[in-house]
Amino acid sequence: MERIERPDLSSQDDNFDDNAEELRPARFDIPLPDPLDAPPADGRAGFVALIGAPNAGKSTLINQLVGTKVSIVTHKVQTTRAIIRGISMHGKSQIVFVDTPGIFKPKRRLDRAMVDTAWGGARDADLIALLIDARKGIDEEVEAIAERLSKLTTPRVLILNKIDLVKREKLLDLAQKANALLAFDETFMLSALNGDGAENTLDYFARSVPEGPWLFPEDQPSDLPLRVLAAEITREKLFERLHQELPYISTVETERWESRKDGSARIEQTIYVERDSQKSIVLGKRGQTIKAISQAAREELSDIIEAPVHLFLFVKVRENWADDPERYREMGLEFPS
Ligand SMILES: Nc1nc2c(ncn2[C@@H]2O[C@H](COP(=O)(O)OP(=O)(O)OP(=O)(O)O)[C@@H](O)[C@H]2O)c(=O)[nH]1
Repeated sequence: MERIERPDLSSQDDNFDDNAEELRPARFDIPLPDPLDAPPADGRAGFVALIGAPNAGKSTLINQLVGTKVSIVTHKVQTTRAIIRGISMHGKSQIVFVDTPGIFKPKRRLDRAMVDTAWGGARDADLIALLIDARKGIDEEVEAIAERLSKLTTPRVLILNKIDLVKREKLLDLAQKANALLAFDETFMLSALNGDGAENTLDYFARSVPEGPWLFPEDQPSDLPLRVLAAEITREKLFERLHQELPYISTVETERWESRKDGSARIEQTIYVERDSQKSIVLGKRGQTIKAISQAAREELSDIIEAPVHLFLFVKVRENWADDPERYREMGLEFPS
């Protein structure tokens, strides 16, 4: 099996070296997870799986409930590849969210892996929340999800999202129709974007997760390793700039993350594409495109870790990466049979 080549830092001919001289002075240390605090005797903790059609707003809702950016959000569908958890502390409860890739009809192997991962996350959770885009309502995709959900015994609630875009009568009608399709323990209506209704939903999750010790340190917004989050951020910037030319065919991996004594982080990432022509698109004329991607990703990462970041981006062609089992493991997905 092909191993990941380490980027060759001595030759920068077709790679972009983010300008190390531009460093800001070190002010902070890289935050490390604190040791697990003793939870209260009557604490609660559990997993809530958000499931729904692509673009229903799962990532936006997790970010709203957790209050920190943990899952990438773009206007494009199917951007969430790995299961990403956000953790919300609410009263004495710790709620761990599983952000599942949008459920859709799988064609390629990668698509099948995403769907399998989504359902695996749902089955293992303490509670499943089905998110429906209230503006779109119930379509074939939602019906297919409901059908599959009906076979699981996990408790489930319905969340109608994007209420900022829909009239109240339509919402009530939709709630009724959805519950006729499949009975839910509760129905919530909210706007993941502006937070309206989110607090009620969070209260319910907090009451519903099982009694027991907390699963993660109290102040850790995500158990997602920083290097995966870093790769997601770069992929988001890539999508923002190149979604016309490179719809879904690139992946980003963080190859190295080095915390330096001065508090800064040196991060090396590789953007994998499937063809040489795509590599030229990512690099852009005289490296302009990758430079812009790198700068945007570096700024966001630096904000998140509250420390200067030196980001080195490399672009590599790897044909058929979407059929390589190793890539799946790195994305936290099962390789489908
Ligand atoms: N107006 C409005 N837009 C929303 C709301 N929630 C999400 N959106 C938008 O809907 C789009 C999709 O949101 P995401 O959170 O990426 O959706 P997702 O379900 O995680 O999508 P996948 O990753 O494809 O599964 C984005 O453009 C969001 O800004 C909402 O409550 N109101």
